[in-house]
Amino acid sequence: MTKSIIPAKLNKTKDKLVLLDQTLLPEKEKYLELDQREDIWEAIKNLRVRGAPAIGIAAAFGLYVCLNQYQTDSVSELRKELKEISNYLATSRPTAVNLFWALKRMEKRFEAEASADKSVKAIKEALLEESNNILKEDQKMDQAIGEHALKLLKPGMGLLTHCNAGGLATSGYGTAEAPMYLGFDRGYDFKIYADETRPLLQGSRLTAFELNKAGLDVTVITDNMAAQVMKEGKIDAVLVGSDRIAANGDAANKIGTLGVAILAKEYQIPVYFLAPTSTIDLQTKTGADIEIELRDGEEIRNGFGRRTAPHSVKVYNPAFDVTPASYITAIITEKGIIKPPFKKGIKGLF
Ligand SMILES: CSC[C@H]1O[C@H](OP(=O)(O)O)[C@H](O)[C@@H]1O
Repeated sequence: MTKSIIPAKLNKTKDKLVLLDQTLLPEKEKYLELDQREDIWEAIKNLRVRGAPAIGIAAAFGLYVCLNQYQTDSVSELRKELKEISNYLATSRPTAVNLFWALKRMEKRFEAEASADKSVKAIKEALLEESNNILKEDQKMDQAIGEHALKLLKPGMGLLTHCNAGGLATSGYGTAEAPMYLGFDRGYDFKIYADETRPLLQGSRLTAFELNKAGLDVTVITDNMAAQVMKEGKIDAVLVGSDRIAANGDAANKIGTLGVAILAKEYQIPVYFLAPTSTIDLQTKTGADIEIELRDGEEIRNGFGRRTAPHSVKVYNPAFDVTPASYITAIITEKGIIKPPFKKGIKGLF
């Protein structure tokens, strides 16, 4: 299956970041071409581009596009501008560690070139190369994650997924959806159940859109149906992505994942978190240390422009929750499969 949709890429001739505006899916496929830091920040903040790896890729290209406009012959002036843009983009969303990982990787490349006394022009070219490398490596990692995951799955299985961790969240096949695509190519005939995933419906709007478009067998269910499909024996495994995995194996993912994991434990269904190693944050000791993004209450009171709660009512709208390692059967990365209990911590397990 060729990868048809790349949610974040660079238009080199125009020197613009090109984003598929995911807020318009599934009805409209519209691409944005951005070269202003405020517009790139807004696109990440409002989930026009979303999903941990895709956010990192968008930030890397965005940093390059904005810095390339800055005219100077001074490397130290360029460094100041780079840090300003990077620090600004880093304020767009707090939970997905890939955003910070990608920005730090671009800064590291800058310093490597600067310490080799490269010119401003050469440094800018190196940052373009680094941002392209991040995208290409992500595509390869998705493939590797999919291959490792298939070792744990069998043809004909029922798979439940939550939110979107597919091609719209990365530059390749996705993470949780990667084995689904690879399995489809190999005749595995998976029956996929996609939770709608309130409040922004990444499951019904995005996962169902991309899997359906590619011809996979996907059924949308509401978030409160997860227990029922498990009870009916329709689900053999839960596969989800992640936005940040702490050093002890606790994993942050879209709000509602914790509930799915608890239900899966009750029905003795394995729960697999699939993510590139860039999502593992060894500086974050446990899930309790992961900052959870709180989003605007209007996403719930007035979701998609339909008022379903009074203007003045209070709303609590955390975008993620944390699943303790004890509820996770395995974490599947491009480097292999790791299983709790992570007594030694994840470091050194691969
Ligand atoms: C492959 S990471 C996808 C991850 O990101 C999603 O969050 P959001 O749509 O808010 O960016 C969700 O947590 C997915 O599992």
